[in-house]
Amino acid sequence: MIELKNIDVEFGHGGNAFKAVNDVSLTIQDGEVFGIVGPSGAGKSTLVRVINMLQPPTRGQVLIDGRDITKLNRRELRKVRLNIGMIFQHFNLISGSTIAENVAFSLYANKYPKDKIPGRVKELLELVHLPEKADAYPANLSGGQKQRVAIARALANNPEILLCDEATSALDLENTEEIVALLKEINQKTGITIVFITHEMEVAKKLFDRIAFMEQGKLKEISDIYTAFTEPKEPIAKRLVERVLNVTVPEALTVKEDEELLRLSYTGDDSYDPVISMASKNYDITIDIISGKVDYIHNKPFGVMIVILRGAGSEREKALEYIEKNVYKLERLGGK
Ligand SMILES: Nc1ncnc2c1ncn2[C@@H]1O[C@H](COP(=O)(O)OP(=O)(O)OP(=O)(O)O)[C@@H](O)[C@H]1O
Repeated sequence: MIELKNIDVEFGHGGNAFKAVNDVSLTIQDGEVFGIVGPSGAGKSTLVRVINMLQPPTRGQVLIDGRDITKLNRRELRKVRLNIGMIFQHFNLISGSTIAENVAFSLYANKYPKDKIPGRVKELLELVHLPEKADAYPANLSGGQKQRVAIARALANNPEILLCDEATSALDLENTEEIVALLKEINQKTGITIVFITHEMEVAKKLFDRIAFMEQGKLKEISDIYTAFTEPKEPIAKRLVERVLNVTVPEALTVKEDEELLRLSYTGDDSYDPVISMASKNYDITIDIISGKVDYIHNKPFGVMIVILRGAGSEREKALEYIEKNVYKLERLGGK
């Protein structure tokens, strides 16, 4: 378990001092895929680097399995770091070494028994589905393949925690999906705890179990990934989620007499309920769908729809009541 308690990271001095991380406390359970999202400069990289003390905090405690690692000497910290692998946006492979040598490097560096190194490298390259590239050089690999090598290298010493700093941000869509699928597979197979920071909400949606939203050094909201997408609370969470759902009201749209603009959210199996057609059938109203999207998180559907409800006074109110009862959330965006 990873526990961050009241973490501050301050850069600069005197009048130039500012807190890149400001009083952040959170707990990450063993085996979780925990993500941190937020805009550029929010403090995500700084915070994730605190977990392995690459960035010592100015204040606060970092507990790994109950042990405060901010108090350790260099030798003790080195041992703790063996248990925490890390991958980065730009892979950081050694260009003059083969793929096998790149992976073997962290085994040599940590005094892995020499005769067992070739076997362990083979095992690691199999884990990331790249055994055939053992003798290739980084320059001959795609971005996704390079990141897979970096993952193999990070896992060489069997860490219980993997930190991923914008690990898919330099990759195209296809390679991103490949890395997301691989990390999920490794998490399920080995039970490793993954802490992943990104500004890509599509990655968050597919990969994370829980998500933390950060802005200007502060932790703003934390929840399971399904709740974050269906019920974002803080403005930063709403903004980032909205961007993925991409369900907006066209600017040119005007609401006329006897009309009301609604935003309907669905969750779980409700997404399939013919609420709208039932409402039009049961009441003297019509409903036009302006935009809508059904999406899935870990195979559970959720959806958002913008509609115009048209009808006179009391029928419209009755239909509204019916819809509200049968959807997850109804927001009235304006009406006459
Ligand atoms: N070593 C440092 N010295 C001074 N300021 C720093 C240092 N590292 C980060 N910062 C500043 O701290 C703030 C947070 O940076 P950080 O890289 O953690 O944000 P981020 O959320 O990861 O953003 P990005 O996605 O752009 O990397 C930024 O304003 C950055 O310029």
